[in-house]
Amino acid sequence: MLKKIVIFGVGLIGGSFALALRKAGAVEQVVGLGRSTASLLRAKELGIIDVIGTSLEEALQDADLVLLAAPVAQTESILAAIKPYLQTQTVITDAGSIKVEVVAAARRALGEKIVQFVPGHPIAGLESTGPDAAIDSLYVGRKVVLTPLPENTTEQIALVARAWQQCGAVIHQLTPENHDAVFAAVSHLPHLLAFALVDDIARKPHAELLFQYAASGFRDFTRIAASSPEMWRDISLANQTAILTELDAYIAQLTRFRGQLAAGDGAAMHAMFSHAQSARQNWQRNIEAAEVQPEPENDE
Ligand SMILES: NC(=O)C1=CN([C@@H]2O[C@H](COP(=O)(O)OP(=O)(O)OC[C@H]3O[C@@H](n4cnc5c(N)ncnc54)[C@H](O)[C@@H]3O)[C@@H](O)[C@H]2O)C=CC1
Ligand SMILES: O=C(O)C(=O)Cc1ccc(O)cc1
Repeated sequence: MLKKIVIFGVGLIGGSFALALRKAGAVEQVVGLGRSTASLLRAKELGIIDVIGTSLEEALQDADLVLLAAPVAQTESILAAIKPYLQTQTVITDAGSIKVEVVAAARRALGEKIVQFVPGHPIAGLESTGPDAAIDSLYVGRKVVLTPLPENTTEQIALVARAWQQCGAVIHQLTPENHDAVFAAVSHLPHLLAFALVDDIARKPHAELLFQYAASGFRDFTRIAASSPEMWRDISLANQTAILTELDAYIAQLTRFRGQLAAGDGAAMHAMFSHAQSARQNWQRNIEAAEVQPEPENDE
């Protein structure tokens, strides 16, 4: 049982964490802090947080766990601000989609208190943002990747792991470097491609006509282009090197495909489509299906 958790950034991710812990009866008090008063008031109205933190000292007093769930570029300034008030029993974690730069920012901000920071990343989300998007079932059956630091104690790592497990999540561990390389390929690149495609279409002179006829393939491919621009700007800049590697590989793939199409090489195109089709089917059958959970009761 956590007596007090403090959440910086009570949006989709921070709000869902609070709701899930509440549902599990795993937390007594949730304090929320953020950039937007309107959003914090809404989080309180929705029963996500008990208290809107006004003083950092008061908010951090007797806190068991702090979750950073703001866009990743905010990490250093939030941690620098809380450092003077951080008591030794408090463990800090984060939900940022990148880890190498988050860890570097945490080291700069926290100095010797870095021992108290256990980095994490829930592999669950949506394209919608803010407290209204938060749901208590977001993490059920989903993975949370922890990238613990050599300085962390077993107890600190266990406290963070337990909190996510109480939200229904399954804990995995990676190094920050492996984490960022993996997610550049399977999360960051797809989001950036979706943004780029929708932006390209929306700038065409006949965009209105195109959108008029866009159907489910367009919807499936581009859903994530409705995600937060600030969040994705921060992720792109913070994971620049790994994303550039994946982007270059994808550009080479598109160039190869362009050559096949221009040459009318149906056999080469069919081979590539078949390879992709079976990889997608295998992923869905063997990996994704294992995570699928019953619909939450409160979903219409
Ligand atoms: N959206 C998604 O699907 C996922 C997001 N993440 C990560 O979770 C974090 C939060 O994302 P979301 O909840 O989706 O975004 P969100 O936009 O729903 O919530 C972020 C909240 O942070 C607040 N905020 C901004 N600057 C702040 C600051 N300096 N101090 C305190 N609060 C601040 C905003 O006002 C907002 O309420 C990001 O770091 C993102 O990389 C991780 C997994 C999935
Ligand atoms: O909306 C989706 O399908 C996502 O893929 C959400 C998501 C976005 C960012 C992450 O770091 C993890 C998950």
